[in-house]
Amino acid sequence: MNADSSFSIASSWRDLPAAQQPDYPDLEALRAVTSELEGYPPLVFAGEADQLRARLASVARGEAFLLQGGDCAEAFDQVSADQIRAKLKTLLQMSAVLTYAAAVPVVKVGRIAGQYSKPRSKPTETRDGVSLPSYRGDSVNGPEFTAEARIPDPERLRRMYHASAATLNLVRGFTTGGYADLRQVHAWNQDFVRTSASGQRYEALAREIDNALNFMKACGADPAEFHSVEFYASHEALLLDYEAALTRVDSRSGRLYDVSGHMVWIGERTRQLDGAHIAFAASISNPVGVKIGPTTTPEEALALIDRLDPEREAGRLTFITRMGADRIRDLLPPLVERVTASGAQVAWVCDPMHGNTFEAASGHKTRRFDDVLDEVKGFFEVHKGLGTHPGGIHVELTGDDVTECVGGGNEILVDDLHQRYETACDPRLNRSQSLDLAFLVAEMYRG
Ligand SMILES: O=C[C@H](O)[C@H](O)COP(=O)(O)O
Ligand SMILES: C=C(OP(=O)(O)O)C(=O)O
Repeated sequence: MNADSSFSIASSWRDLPAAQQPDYPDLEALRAVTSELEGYPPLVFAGEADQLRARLASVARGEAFLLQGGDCAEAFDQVSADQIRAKLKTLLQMSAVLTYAAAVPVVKVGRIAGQYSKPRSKPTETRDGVSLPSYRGDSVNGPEFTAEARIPDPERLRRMYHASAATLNLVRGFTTGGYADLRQVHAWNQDFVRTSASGQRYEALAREIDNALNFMKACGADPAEFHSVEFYASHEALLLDYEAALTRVDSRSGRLYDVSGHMVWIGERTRQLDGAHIAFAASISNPVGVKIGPTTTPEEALALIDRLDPEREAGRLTFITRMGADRIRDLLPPLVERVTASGAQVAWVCDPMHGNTFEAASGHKTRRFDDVLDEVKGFFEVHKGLGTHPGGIHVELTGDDVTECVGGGNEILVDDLHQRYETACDPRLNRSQSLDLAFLVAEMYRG
């Protein structure tokens, strides 16, 4: 494929309806920003995206497990070393639990370094009789409830690029520069062990890992894989002007890659088969995910495969299911059966968050840890019943001790929600709940 034909494929989505796009008041300003972004350096390299695709192929074949997690919505004022380290530490701890306790290679992918855009159920938000445009993520407008903050501002796309670059830079430093060395398995837990039951449970597991490492070292084995981790960045490809501005022709292959992240996914609200988002995803060669919710029919799932993975290559397409705890056992089997019968090799991943949100009496959006767990259980049961592979989990989490989801080992009650409710959009598991989940998932996987 030459650069011209790549360009026309990359632009083919422009004639199609694109859901959930900001209503920019100044299109000239938008064009000025996107044409600058087109000249900016890539945030990731196409070769790295290919490497992730190979890892996800192992997930699709049943040889590895995907741990994908991070903020619901990253925020510009949270791009700090402490915040980034806390998220990474939580994911590394979860991954250590899963790798050791479930004895499975874990592919680690953050909802990070680009997760700044949010699809919303309603275009407006009303408080005390005043209606304003909804907050759509820091890449679009501000969360403050003022008319000015809620105006979509294309300058924010530039800020998203820089915030993603700064985050990714530190993530790369942490994951390859010694912080993620398996010998640090205790250090990741130091601030946590005394205050939480899951921290103590983790500490016991870290001791076992340490013993195993000492034994291997004594035997002369100290592989490079123990000293750094492969970690990838992903986000929802929601704002097509931004994603397109960061889409480039790979000089090695002539193919198009969205270089804003290693993997991107298309959300439940934008996955229309005749819509712009699916056309955009079809044009790039990154591994892509599609969120599929309770209304998805087997025919739609097969059509998505035809559009996004016509060559039937394992690793290209991940279906991230988000059915809700009470429905997954009924809704998932026909999808998995039909897709499997078609010969497609998609990776099946469970998002146990988005089908289980409700509003507490206090007005906080929340999720019950037990529902999250039950959806993951249902996911494992369905795959076990069908002899297919439960490929991973996709979770909204943070490294901070927030009080956004109820339940978990350190029981958070509905009345506690106000204490540290800090999410910019949807409720996240805190560190203790995330570790609890990792232990329970490891048990299910082993089982
Ligand atoms: O994170 C996902 C969505 O953006 C979010 O669930 C939408 O929430 P809303 O229903 O409050 O708009
Ligand atoms: C919006 C999201 O999810 P969904 O598309 O599944 O609602 C999300 O994961 O941020």
